[in-house]
Amino acid sequence: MLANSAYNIESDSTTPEEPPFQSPSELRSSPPIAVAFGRNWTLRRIVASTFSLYHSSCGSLLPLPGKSSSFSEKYHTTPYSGTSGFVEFGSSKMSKSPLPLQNVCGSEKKVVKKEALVKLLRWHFEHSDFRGKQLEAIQAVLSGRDCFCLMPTGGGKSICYQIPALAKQGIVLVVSPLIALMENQVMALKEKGIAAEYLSSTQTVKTKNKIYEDLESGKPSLRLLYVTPELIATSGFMARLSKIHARGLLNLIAIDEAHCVSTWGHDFRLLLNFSLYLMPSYRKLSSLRNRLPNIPVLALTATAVPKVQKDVIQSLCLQNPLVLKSSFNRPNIYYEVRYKDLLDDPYSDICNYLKSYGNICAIVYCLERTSCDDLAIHLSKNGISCAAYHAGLNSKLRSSVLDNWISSKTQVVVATVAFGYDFLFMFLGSFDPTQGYCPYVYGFKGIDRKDVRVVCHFNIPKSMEAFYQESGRAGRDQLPSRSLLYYGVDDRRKMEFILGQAANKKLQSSSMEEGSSKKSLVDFHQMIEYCEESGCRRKKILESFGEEVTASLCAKSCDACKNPNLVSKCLEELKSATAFRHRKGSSRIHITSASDFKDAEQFSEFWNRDDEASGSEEDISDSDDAVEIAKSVVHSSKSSEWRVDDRIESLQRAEENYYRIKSNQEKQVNKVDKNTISGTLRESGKQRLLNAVEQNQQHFSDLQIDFVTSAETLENECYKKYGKSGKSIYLSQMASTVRWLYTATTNELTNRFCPTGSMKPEIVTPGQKCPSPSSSSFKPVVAQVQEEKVSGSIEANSLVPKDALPPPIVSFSEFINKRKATDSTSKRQSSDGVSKGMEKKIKF
Ligand SMILES: Nc1ncnc2c1ncn2[C@@H]1O[C@H](COP(=O)(O)OP(=O)(O)OP(=O)(O)O)[C@@H](O)[C@H]1O
Ligand SMILES: [Mg+2]
Repeated sequence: MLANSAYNIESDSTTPEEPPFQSPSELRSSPPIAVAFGRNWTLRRIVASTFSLYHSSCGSLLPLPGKSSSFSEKYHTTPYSGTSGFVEFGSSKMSKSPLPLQNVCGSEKKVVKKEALVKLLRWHFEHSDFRGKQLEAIQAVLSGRDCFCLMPTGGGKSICYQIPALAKQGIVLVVSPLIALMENQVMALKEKGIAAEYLSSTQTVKTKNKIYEDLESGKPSLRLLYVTPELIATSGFMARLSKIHARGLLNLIAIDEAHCVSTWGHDFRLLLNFSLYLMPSYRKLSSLRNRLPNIPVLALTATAVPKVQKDVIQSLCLQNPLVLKSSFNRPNIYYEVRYKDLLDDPYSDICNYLKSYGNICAIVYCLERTSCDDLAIHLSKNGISCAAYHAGLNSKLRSSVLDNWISSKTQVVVATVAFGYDFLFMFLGSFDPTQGYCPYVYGFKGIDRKDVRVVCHFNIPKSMEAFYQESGRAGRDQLPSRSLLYYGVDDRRKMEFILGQAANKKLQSSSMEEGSSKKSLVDFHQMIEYCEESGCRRKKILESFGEEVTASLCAKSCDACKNPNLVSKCLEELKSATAFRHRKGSSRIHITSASDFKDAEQFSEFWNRDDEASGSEEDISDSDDAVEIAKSVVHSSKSSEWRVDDRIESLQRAEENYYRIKSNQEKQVNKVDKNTISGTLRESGKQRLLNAVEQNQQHFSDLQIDFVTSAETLENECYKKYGKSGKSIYLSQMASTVRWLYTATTNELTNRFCPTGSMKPEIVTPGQKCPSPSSSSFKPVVAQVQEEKVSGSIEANSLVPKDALPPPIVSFSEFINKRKATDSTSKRQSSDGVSKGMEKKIKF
């Protein structure tokens, strides 16, 4: 098979003497003799077989372990470094030839034939054929042309630069915004025997030096080098890159997640300020074109907004690029919406839903950490192998939850939207503009589990793009999968509130246009339409990306196409249920205008970012045994095997231990530094409460509260009660107080700040100041409430209105006992046949 006849993979007449490409099966049956590439391959073949150093594999030279690499250095054939003959950067060893083809392309500016590229794809990636526009993109860049490639998430963008790296001599530089993504890809490539590396501060100096040595050697072995945009922006790295370019070794520049270049693209997939940090470095990538002329640039993104496309092409100075756009349709995903307001119990519903599919792999997204924890406990209690995952856990726990999930030990992860982008937050937290690297993400294993069968949104996502991205994690193996969204009117209001505040904040803190700040609300509206309007869900998704499609495309693979009557009926019922609730005024979310508020993060996963930076993470990791027990109970990979009662008991025991240990003087001395609540922390807490109080004044505009004193009193109460328990609990209590302030109804606020009942303070007339919580008339009520709580008679005391209770963070035991009491009451009520009002169970 070593015909020295024409090596005519792509009609390249300039390399007639090169050996033909061999398929893996051909290779496996090939005799173990050396095959060499290059113009003097015959000579090398002779030398190689003389020294018996190589055996054939995929038409390339594969050095045998333990043999000298001097041959390759001498003849520039397989430029591996390292004594084993294998590239050994980091810890991964390569097992397969990284150089199956040398210059498939041969002369520049010619289109490489499909067959040669398919062979590379099959050999290295074991995919039978190219998907969508992959081939066109690869052919374009191999012929030296710039290319803008828009492919949906999971569409296979990486192949578009990985195959060129294998088809042509030289290095492909991949710019990627996240170390975790780079690390993930590099690891996967190494496993396939492809020489890839990333440069990051997370690596040892030795590893970095080895990479640089390789790059500066006569013939680098690296095929793909992943870097962050920040590194490119440094003069040192740019100088190295220019040298590589000058030596003709740079093959292609691939800009992954290229929407980050655009000021319009920064909202996509990336949360809050993420790309505001990255944007400057991404925008500097425009200089690449001038600094590294005549190298094709491949921009890859899944953002379909036309403005972003234009901006990316302009910013990167792409010249006459081939613009490729793939459809965003994910035919293997079935889309469905369920309406929380029409369900008896959404928790049971999701539980039954997941169970009905057996032991499947799933992701459930929630908006808040507390919902994640609650839902994870509920699912575990019902025998689903499940764990919560959110930024409130320390990195050790997060990575163990991820590990368990990736290795199928846990089937369901209940996560905040941070899942998958969680490292973004850590990234932000530790962002060092001079380095652009984040040490925290080191060790992250990636979340590319292909067999996710269900992605469930337990709260409405913030935009169609976010929804598409998150639901797109289902069925990356192309097998039938499902997206289920639970829509609730309260969730909608909450999200409107969050986005309104975020828009306000952005507007205040930057010179952004008003239009841009309102964009998020407009985007969210698309999501509402997806849920609240009849008609094909798939069509709505695709149209939001500017695709024109007919409803027949869906082929009944969404609930609205499959059961149109049922969906219409639900929507009607939803309307009347909402109107009914509106009339009764039972909604707890009172938002008149989202733009009236500040501090959007208060409700969401973005909540507590400042707190984390100020130390809750370290609190958790420095926690004592009791807290460890509590954590391991909540997040145990064996969670499904625990009976919930056992779990609760363990948690209660852990809490008791915690307080017992706390009362131990010696322990307190040991812990004093770690748990000290600093004056600054308390001041920022007061400020936070003050903001919340002020923002809520419209709900009790008749009452004039002394806001500052009220905020101080609330903080004092919290500090007094929880200060000794450490920062985590104090912060959590403060967070809950703020949340309570934001969500409290007018009645609740009035009762809280101007309590009537036992105290019957002075009648507050408009214009007259209500007694502040610190005034003498207020204090007794608080004291009384505390006393009642201790004696367990809160509920029974008719003199103290229920709404006048302090914010609902209590000790774990109190919480559990209270909940048990509520549960048994509601069970009694339901068995008494209490009317369920407008609520009705919907079966799909
Ligand atoms: N031609 C192909 N045939 C089959 N599977 C493929 C093909 N190309 C890529 N894949 C697989 O598709 C999955 C997604 O690929 P990849 O991560 O490159 O997608 P992406 O477009 O970069 O997605 P994202 O937008 O999430 O980054 C991977 O598991 C990959 O192995
Ligand atoms: Mg990708």
